[in-house]
Amino acid sequence: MLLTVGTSHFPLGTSRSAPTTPGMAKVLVGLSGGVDSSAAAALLIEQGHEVAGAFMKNWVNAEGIPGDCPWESDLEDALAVARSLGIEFRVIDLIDQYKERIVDYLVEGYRSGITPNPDVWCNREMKFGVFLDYALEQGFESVATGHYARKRTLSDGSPAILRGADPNKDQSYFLSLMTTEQAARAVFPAGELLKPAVREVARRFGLPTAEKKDSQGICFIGEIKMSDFISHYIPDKPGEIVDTTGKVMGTHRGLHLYTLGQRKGHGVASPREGMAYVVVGKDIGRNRLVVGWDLGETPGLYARECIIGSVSTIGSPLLQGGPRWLEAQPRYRAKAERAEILPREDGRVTLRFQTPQRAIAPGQICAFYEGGRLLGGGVFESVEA
Ligand SMILES: Nc1ncnc2c1ncn2[C@@H]1O[C@H](COP(=O)(O)OP(=O)(O)OP(=O)(O)O)[C@@H](O)[C@H]1O
Repeated sequence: MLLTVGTSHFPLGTSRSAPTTPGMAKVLVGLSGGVDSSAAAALLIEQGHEVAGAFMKNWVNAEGIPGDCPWESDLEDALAVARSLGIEFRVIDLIDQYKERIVDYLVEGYRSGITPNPDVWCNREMKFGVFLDYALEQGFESVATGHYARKRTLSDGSPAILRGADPNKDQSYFLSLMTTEQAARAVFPAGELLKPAVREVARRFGLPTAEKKDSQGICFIGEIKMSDFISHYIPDKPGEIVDTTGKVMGTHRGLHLYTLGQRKGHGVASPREGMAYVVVGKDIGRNRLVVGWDLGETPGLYARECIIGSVSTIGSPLLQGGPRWLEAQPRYRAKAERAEILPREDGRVTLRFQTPQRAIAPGQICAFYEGGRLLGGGVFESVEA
């Protein structure tokens, strides 16, 4: 594999990483400069694994997009953590791969009117894609991250991913497009703990990130507003805002800047308390944004049946011939809802929710669960009421 890898090694006196013994593995930890991955590295060392840390350089805001892009200070923090743990530290330049696999997908997605999810694809394409491939080539057996999810190996040797132990922090949704092979090589030490316990680990090891504030924002891009990021690549294309009867209500800046279900920022005032206009559709042909009341009966806002493509599964196959009931989670902070999944001849699946779901947009990711186990996921392609 052709990879631009700039590696910095820091030989650090007394190394706390132990030699590999049976049951112990050589693990490369993705150190982001945050507390979760710092604690993950510490836990692995404590368990006796041979650990090295790596910071992925995935994005440099060379284009002057407004916003805070703190990658340099994150890199310093990651290095400081590696130093205090006494482990080898590498900086891996994945900027080109990130541009190809994530930025282009994001921009093309918005351009074509879908709602992309870069965070989910980032895990499949970058952290457990390019980064994992690099780790394996370099002789590591697995990649660890600070994700709040739990990994198990079943009696038949296949991997299973469970929701993180901390229900408020669970990040398994973001892992829903991982393949079985990727999951088999993944380790999530922080996901076994509640967040306060993760900070406690960092304190116990005296790590400089122990009190660091949690980061927000698009995977690797940082705290840049999505609309500023997108506007940098896609010019505004104003058009009419209409209600569900076709009455003109205002002007929008470009359909790519609005999301189904969006309540604020479309500029159409709500006439009275409790009656809000929300985005209920995009008429791409006429470049019109459709708004309607935020109510169950408003056409376009709620969907029961969807077609899901790019289906991937972790461990066992999702469908063995016939339909199946499971829980489907249509976005990160949504509740997983009971739904029936049915195979289609074209390889995609039909998903029928028991109760209609609000604001499901094409491009969004659906994660499939059974109990607390992540079965896999897919991409919403089309949605019907
Ligand atoms: N630039 C990076 N280099 C290496 N690993 C990274 C990087 N960014 C993220 N990761 C890995 O992916 C995990 C999840 O990323 P996310 O951005 O969700 O961070 P987080 O949940 O805030 O965790 P942390 O506190 O470790 O930053 C991180 O815990 C880390 O292991």
